[in-house]
Amino acid sequence: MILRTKDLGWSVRGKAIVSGVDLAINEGETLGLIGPNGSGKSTLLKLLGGIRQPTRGAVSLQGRDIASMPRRKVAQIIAFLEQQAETTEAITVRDAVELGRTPWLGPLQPWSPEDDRIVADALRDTDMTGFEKRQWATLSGGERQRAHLARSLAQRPEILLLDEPTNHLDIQHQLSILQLVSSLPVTAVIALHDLNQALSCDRVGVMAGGRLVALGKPEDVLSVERVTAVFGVRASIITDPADGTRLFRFHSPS
Ligand SMILES: Nc1ncnc2c1ncn2[C@@H]1O[C@H](COP(=O)(O)OP(=O)(O)OP(=O)(O)O)[C@@H](O)[C@H]1O
Repeated sequence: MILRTKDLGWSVRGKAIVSGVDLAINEGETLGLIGPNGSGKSTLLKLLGGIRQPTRGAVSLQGRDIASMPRRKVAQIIAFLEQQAETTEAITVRDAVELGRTPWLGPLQPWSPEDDRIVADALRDTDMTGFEKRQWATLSGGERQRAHLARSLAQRPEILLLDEPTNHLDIQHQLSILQLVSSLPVTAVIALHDLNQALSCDRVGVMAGGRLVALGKPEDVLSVERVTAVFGVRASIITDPADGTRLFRFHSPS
């Protein structure tokens, strides 16, 4: 188990935002996290990444309590792509992506040609080659999202925590980014709003009211009844005649 939580919870001013989460994440899997706005997906990801300290329970990373590990060590294992992550400084795309190498650099490990290669690969994989010299402030929302992902990839993590990574992306880049993540030799936990994208994950966790209310294979977890119960919409499942893939269609509650 690469990442595991036990009775994990986080409260603020006496209000439980995340509670009772028991989660064991397998090495190499892509786990989708779905749930309505405010159900605790981002908070859970922050707890998993050690960015937020639990008020109850613990997160263990490769068998060690993440809270006891040096940040640099955690950053060599986990890259976290935050929702609405912003960079206000006047930096270029190349500078921003190079920051991903920070956990690996030090007095005895100066920048090397290998770091250049890793940064170039990350830019290529996110379709950002050619943007290196652009100022961050001049990028569109989707280009920023891809550059943030390039920085996460440049970190060469074993675990990617991605909070709505396809936000702002056009459909072609949504598909290519998700395909890229599932093809990488990494463990990924991805908060998603698109249930059809969640269907292609190895497993899906459903958050509601700060609790993990279901966890399992997408076809088992994402039933019409559960989608209705959790999201308050009517749903039907249709089959794509092109390849037999199951797809959700949604209707307003009548
Ligand atoms: N620091 C905080 N203080 C008070 N409330 C907070 C704090 N952080 C998060 N919350 C609340 O906790 C709840 C869960 O937030 P979180 O961002 O984890 O939800 P989410 O499932 O990621 O939502 P979304 O789909 O809208 O991104 C929300 O109601 C949010 O307002």
